[in-house]
Amino acid sequence: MQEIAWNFGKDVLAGEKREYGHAKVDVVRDGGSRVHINQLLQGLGDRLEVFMSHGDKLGQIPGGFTVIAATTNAPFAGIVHNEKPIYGVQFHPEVGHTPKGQDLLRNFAVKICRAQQHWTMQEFVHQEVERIRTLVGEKGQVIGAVSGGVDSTVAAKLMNTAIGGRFHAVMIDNGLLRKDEAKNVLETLTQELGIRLTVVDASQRFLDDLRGVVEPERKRKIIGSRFITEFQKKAKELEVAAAGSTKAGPIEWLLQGTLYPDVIESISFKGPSQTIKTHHNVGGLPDFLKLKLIEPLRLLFKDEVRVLGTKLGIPESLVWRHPFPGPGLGIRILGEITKSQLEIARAADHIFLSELIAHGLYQKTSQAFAALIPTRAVGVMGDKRVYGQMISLRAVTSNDFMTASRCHFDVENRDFLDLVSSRITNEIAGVTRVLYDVTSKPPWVWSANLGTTVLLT
Ligand SMILES: Nc1ncnc2c1ncn2[C@@H]1O[C@H](COP(=O)(O)OP(=O)(O)OP(=O)(O)O)[C@@H](O)[C@H]1O
Repeated sequence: MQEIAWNFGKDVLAGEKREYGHAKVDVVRDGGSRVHINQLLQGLGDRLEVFMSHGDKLGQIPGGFTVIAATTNAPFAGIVHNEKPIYGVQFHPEVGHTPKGQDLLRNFAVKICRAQQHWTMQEFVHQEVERIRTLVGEKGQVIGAVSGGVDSTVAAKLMNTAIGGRFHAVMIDNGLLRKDEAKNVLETLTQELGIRLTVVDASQRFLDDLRGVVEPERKRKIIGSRFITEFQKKAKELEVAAAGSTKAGPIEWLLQGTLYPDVIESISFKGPSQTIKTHHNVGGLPDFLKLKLIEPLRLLFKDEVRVLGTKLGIPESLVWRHPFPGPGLGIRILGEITKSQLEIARAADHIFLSELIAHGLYQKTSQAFAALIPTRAVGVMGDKRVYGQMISLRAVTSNDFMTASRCHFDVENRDFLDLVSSRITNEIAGVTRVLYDVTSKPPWVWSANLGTTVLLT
């Protein structure tokens, strides 16, 4: 809406106060008699629950436009051009916190833009497989980094369906993975999904690089650059091995599980008060490797990737896995990462996740993890006072992975957190306190780095 207003008169003001959170929008129906005016909000009722997240705002309505929605704080929550089908809304119809947002978008796409609704997942699979085969050709080979997470696994399976053994998946065991992660991923991908996967055990090299590092951004950078080094080394080895084959050509392509939100995030917008920043997932790899990119999931959202995964025969447990960021436990340990700290964080994470599964709460949760806080706090063990470290648990729900609310275990399952806390303090030596993070809205949400990993890790 701001972009439209800017084009029609430049009256967009840098906001002094952000408007963030739930709001109720009144639909203004006397906006005019022209047919298209009410089409956007048709059938949505007189009052809409919406999610607002903005700082800048319109100074006044641009000439030739009419207001179609307003709140007490925002008199211009929705506008339409008087002659042309040009609409703008100030709230976010694309997030789960706007319950009728999908209906609004459907009105726009189907009624106003007259889009045909003939897209099916089956057809998508068929087209993508064909597209990959044509791109890669009869001998071309593809390499891809696979974490065992939903995105890279679904992309890998699609690639495997298209070109079989000419796709090489590589997983880097950085020593920061969850309990038994590398072993489980290797088993599922090779035995159940028939994907050619190599696991590189680089855990000691990651730990060596991270020695003495406490600053989280530095940890991320070190982990990222070691990841590139390891992947590059493996890619070279595979390339040399491939060179001897007569059935296959050189490795020229790199598979990436980029999703649509990543694509959105990689575009920069400049508003009056700030630039909404860019962000990209596996930034760096393509440049280093000089390979051409294939991104078969770039038009899909997370929920669609899950449907696709199920269609391709990927087990439910994998399709519904919570996202787990690349730097893994490395960014879940505050302070220096050592073998003993890793053991504590991994054990706490394992207890929390297995109890979520055992209580049927895993699928009701979008992401959950335990973080290790190395501050010493007093606790009681048996009849002794002891000083130990703290574990902080976090669990959130999110449909769209753009907004998140913390899980209210206290209401739904009163004993659950008690149980997890007592297991952690009893079973993990050196931990005396368990905290639950009740923050719903991470303060960095507004920075518009609204992606899966950035928001929720
Ligand atoms: N340990 C790993 N080994 C190999 N590749 C990895 C590893 N960790 C991350 N990657 C690669 O980096 C990409 C981005 O990782 P990120 O942690 O941001 O996960 P994501 O975007 O949620 O994807 P996924 O669901 O596949 O984990 C992954 O899709 C994968 O290609």
